[in-house]
Amino acid sequence: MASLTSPATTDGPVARVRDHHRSFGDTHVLRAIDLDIAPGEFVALLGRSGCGKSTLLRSLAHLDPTPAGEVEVSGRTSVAFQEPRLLPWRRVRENVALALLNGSERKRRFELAEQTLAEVGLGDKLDAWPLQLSGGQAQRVSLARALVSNPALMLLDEPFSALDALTRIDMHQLVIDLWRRHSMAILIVTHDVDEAIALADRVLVMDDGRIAREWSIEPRRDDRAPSKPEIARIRAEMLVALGVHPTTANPNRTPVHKQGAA
Ligand SMILES: Nc1ncnc2c1ncn2[C@@H]1O[C@H](COP(=O)(O)OP(=O)(O)OP(=O)(O)O)[C@@H](O)[C@H]1O
Repeated sequence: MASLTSPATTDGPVARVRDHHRSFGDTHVLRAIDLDIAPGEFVALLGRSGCGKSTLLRSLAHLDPTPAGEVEVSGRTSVAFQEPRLLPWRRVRENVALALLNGSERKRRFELAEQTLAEVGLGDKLDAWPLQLSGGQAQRVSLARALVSNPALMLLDEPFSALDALTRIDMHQLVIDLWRRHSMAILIVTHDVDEAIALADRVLVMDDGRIAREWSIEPRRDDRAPSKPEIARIRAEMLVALGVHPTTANPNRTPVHKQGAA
């Protein structure tokens, strides 16, 4: 059984998962997951298609009505998905403000939405309709909607995999900037080893419904990136854990699903 513990903090973990199982009929998708996420930690969840990543993310987002085991999240969570899922009949400002429907009064909701949209670089798109946005801009709105409620844990389910490579680099920088500014914990689900290494403090590899291995990518916060040989070693280990032979992998990009299919 995987037993993964984040560095101890005085506040305790923002998410605490113990012996978490999930089956769909006879298919066991999650098997005895143990996981702690510390406040402000950036965790990446990597794994082959179908290994249970999104199922675990849904449990953390309280989107699964029947989780088995303990899944505790302290504080607010928010989710952004691969597709921005914006309401096409609402303007950008309103799409973001809707995330606050149960909170503050209308004027305040709109102020917060505008402020957050400015933070993600869309201060000039407040009155745009979703269909007038590029894919990258729509995903920025989705990030703003996830951020506006000031979550303790932001869950990102392959948020950049449909974007072109250059837009994805911009989005990586944006997410790192937002994370530094707001200090929330983030869990990102990705197929991409390099994306996981570029973003996360800690990378978990899932296999067959279990957390099979984890790596710390540190230090991160003060821009002292790990040395190149260290990154190369970690990357090679991750590819092996994912069943991809490192010498067959493109050293610059490794979407796991494509490598697996090769
Ligand atoms: N609501 C559901 N009903 C039945 N089976 C489901 C349901 N949700 C997920 N599954 C199954 O659980 C398994 C894991 O799905 P999940 O979406 O968690 O995988 P994943 O690792 O996120 O995959 P991908 O990377 O392709 O998104 C798959 O076999 C999927 O078909």
